[in-house]
Amino acid sequence: MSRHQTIVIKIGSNVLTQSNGLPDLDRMEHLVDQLITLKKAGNKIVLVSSGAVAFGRQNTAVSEKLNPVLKKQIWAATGQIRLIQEYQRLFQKKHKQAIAQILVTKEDFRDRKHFLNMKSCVEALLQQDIIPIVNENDTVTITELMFTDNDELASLTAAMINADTLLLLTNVDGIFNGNPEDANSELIENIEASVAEISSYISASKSSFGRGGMLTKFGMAKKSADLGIEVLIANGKREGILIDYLNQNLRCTRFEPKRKRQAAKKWLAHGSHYYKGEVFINEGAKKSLTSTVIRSLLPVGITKIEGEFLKGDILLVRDEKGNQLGLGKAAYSSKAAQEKIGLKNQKPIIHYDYLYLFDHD
Ligand SMILES: Nc1ncnc2c1ncn2[C@@H]1O[C@H](COP(=O)(O)OP(=O)(O)O)[C@@H](O)[C@H]1O
Ligand SMILES: N[C@@H](CCC(=O)OP(=O)(O)O)C(=O)O
Repeated sequence: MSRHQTIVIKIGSNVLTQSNGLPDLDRMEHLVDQLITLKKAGNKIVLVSSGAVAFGRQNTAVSEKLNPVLKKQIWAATGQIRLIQEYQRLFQKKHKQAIAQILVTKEDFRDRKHFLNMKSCVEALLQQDIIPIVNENDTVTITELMFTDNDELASLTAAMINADTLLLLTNVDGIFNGNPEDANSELIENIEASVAEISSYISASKSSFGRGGMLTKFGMAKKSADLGIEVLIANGKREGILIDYLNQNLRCTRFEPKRKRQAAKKWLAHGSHYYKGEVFINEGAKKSLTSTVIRSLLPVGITKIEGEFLKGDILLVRDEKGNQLGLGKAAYSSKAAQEKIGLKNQKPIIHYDYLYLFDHD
């Protein structure tokens, strides 16, 4: 059955590797065959694929004594070629389906210009019937520059392209109400939009080659569902998993989506780690922003500005006590903003269309 959706599908490291850590090429081929069926049914697909480090580890021997971060960078740099070559062989040679490689960093989602360039490129690829295959640019992003894992990258990508569905393929059927290995644990099939936390069920353990674990998967899935994207966590190691999805017969954990948000607000909603400056506002401005009337943030309500930012950067809005109220896009730089603090009759520093309030939006 055709669903004609835009779907971001994330394939975790563990789906593409065998238990000994070597790439699982049969699994990859099986998934590619199904992705082709999904696409032929009229869906637009963006793939977020892990696996660079795993493919690199298999083929590139490095000195045991080498710094572990450098080791990973080398494996990612060498492995990404193999990963994409394998996709190229399967998509292009076997199915005549064109693919494109997109390597990104966290910084690309922070900077509005990079973000918009990336967004228009992915949209153009989809329009040209090319499947974009996204991964983190692991060689330049280490430690604090990294995405938590590719679930975060997939979630940001889904928000960026206004996807209908985010499908996170991992090595378990979804989120269980206990250890998934325990026979008494049951799969949680539906997570309602009103649920804020279920993390008590989730242990910190992660699959052997994964990075973030189920806890970050839950956090990212919840965030995407709050933005109006349907999120499904399913087992990429199961035969015919994407065909089950197509037939609406998928065993998974489904996150109920809330109403869809404006594209700019989706970008902002993911900005809590990416803001460049902080704006403190007085009680009057707080009341005005959190009222039911649509309002922009004017300099007259600002009491203090911290950090250096340029027009277009993300700002964190706080009340006078320091409580976080929301995120917005700066309409001018910190230098210009400092000069306008408390002044009347000035252009908004954050326009309503670019303001995302934590409790209200
Ligand atoms: N309550 C839970 N339900 C399901 N999986 C869980 C739970 N708690 C912890 N996990 C672990 O989370 C792992 C999946 O997350 P992760 O290792 O990040 O996978 P991936 O590499 O696919 O992103 C599972 O293999 C499982 O070991
Ligand atoms: N960029 C890395 C993937 C890291 C990662 O987060 O993997 P995963 O645990 O599958 O979400 C790679 O390609 O090996």
